[in-house]
Amino acid sequence: MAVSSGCGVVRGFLGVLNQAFPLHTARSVTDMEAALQLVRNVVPPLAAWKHKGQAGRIGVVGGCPEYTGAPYFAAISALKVGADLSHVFTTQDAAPVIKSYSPELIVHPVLDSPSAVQDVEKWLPRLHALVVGPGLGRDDVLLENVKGILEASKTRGIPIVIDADGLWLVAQQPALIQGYQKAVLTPNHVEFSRLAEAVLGDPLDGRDRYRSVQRLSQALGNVTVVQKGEQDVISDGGQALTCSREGSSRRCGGQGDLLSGSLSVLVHWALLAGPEKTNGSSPLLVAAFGACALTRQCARQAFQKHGRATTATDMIRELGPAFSRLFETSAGADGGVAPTGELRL
Ligand SMILES: NC(=O)C1=CN([C@@H]2O[C@H](COP(=O)(O)OP(=O)(O)OC[C@H]3O[C@@H](n4cnc5c(N)ncnc54)[C@H](OP(=O)(O)O)[C@@H]3O)[C@@H](O)[C@H]2O)[C@@H](O)CC1
Ligand SMILES: Nc1ncnc2c1ncn2[C@@H]1O[C@H](COP(=O)(O)OP(=O)(O)OP(=O)(O)O)[C@@H](O)[C@H]1O
Ligand SMILES: [Mg+2]
Repeated sequence: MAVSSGCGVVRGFLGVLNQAFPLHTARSVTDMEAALQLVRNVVPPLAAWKHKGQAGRIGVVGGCPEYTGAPYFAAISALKVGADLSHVFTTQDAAPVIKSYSPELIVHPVLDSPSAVQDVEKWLPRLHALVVGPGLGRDDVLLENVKGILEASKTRGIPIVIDADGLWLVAQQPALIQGYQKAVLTPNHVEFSRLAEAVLGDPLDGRDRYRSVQRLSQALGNVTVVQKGEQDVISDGGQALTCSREGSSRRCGGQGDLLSGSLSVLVHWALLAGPEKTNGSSPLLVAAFGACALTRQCARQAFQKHGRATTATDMIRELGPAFSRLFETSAGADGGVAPTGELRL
């Protein structure tokens, strides 16, 4: 099968991609649909017999007095994608602010406490995935606490999406996530360059983004890397793919936070579903593809309504409709979600 773009390179999904491919290759509707179908395969059915929490309990570690929006965007996005409960572990000062944005979030003012690691650790057995970094800032005390939280989460095998200042921490100490294959890194352009310099010793090679992302993933022991940009490039060191679904040209802050929060839920679902549902491809790769497609679809829909005035909040409002449009087909009478195979752009 030819390598495709449009919404992704899917050759990897079909189990035959073991090398990098150039961007800007021919579009293939079939491949795009195949990629979306793999994401649909891991979405759990809504069913009356399920109890609260089964669709996902997510934790966001981040936020500080300067940045209260970022952890909110990530945590609320997790809920809007379908998680049942969303926790935010943040600083004492930031907690009431974040709480005031939404009654849906469970906010713990613990991150700058001397007992931060133990305070978060108590919750870890109940969490299915973590997002580490949105709005965290670069205070040394906070970063030291986050380091302890990362170690404790790895010990428990909890999937971790690392974004924003969490990536700053990883660039300082790559050993923190080295070889942890339940980690997904979601760097933007600047964050990727910083990581590439720290880990590979050379800056971003803009000419071959596939190769750069693949090399970074390999050097970190095959953690999944999502390099965000005009096209999102995703690799687990073996397979590499791109998501270039139409988004918007609006570059307001917070879109990466929406992506990381959404991704945490999809990662949980994909790992639960396992590789038989993802056609042998890495569940994390499929989850990452789904989160990129979803974020871009939200951007597109929000921009159609609000144009230049579009903000992250407008995109979050689109999460439900965008998710349905991409991944959800009719819920069957048995409560299952039956794929239609219909391509909807
Ligand atoms: N509402 C909130 O609370 C939000 C809070 N947020 C939180 O803010 C914290 C810092 O995050 P960050 O992303 O601003 O990080 P950082 O690495 O300091 O880069 C800043 C500089 O990099 C550049 N630059 C950026 N992109 C580029 C590109 N594609 N290509 C080229 N250059 C690019 C650009 O440079 P400039 O254009 O100004 O020269 C920019 O000034 C973090 O905790 C995050 O979660 C956000 O989530 C948003 C919503
Ligand atoms: N030039 C672009 N064209 C279209 N979509 C883009 C472009 N750049 C980024 N995106 C999309 O925007 C989303 C967020 O990426 P971005 O690079 O803005 O993250 P970020 O800088 O971490 O955001 P945040 O402001 O939340 O920190 C991704 O889904 C990505 O696909
Ligand atoms: Mg960001």
